[in-house]
Amino acid sequence: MAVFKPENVEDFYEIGEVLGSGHFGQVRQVSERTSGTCWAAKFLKIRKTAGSRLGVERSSVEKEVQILHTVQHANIVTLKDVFESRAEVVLILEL
Ligand SMILES: Nc1ncnc2c1ncn2[C@@H]1O[C@H](COP(=O)(O)OP(=O)(O)OP(=O)(O)O)[C@@H](O)[C@H]1O
Repeated sequence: MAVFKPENVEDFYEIGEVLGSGHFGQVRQVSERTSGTCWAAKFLKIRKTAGSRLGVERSSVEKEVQILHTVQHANIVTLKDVFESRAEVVLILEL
């Protein structure tokens, strides 16, 4: 199981342009501060209360993370890192 890091993603990555939008948030290009390497960061708003229609269930994010962590295939993006704050989860993905 991948670790959901409690640190602030912006301490490690410089947030850049918007690459696209999904159902639960934006995907932005980010640059790793230590290396300058570019990645895609998927920002997912987490549902706060059961029954709310806003955001995604944390369990669904866990499932996506687990699948990305397990599957290694040329056609599936690599998951590098996962950050978590109170309101959102950020997946750092291969660009
Ligand atoms: N790894 C990536 N590299 C570059 N662009 C990406 C990457 N992942 C997503 N995108 C861009 O962001 C958009 C939204 O992606 P996202 O996965 O959030 O949407 P989705 O496929 O609709 O998923 P969901 O149903 O979970 O919202 C994509 O259509 C694409 O343009």
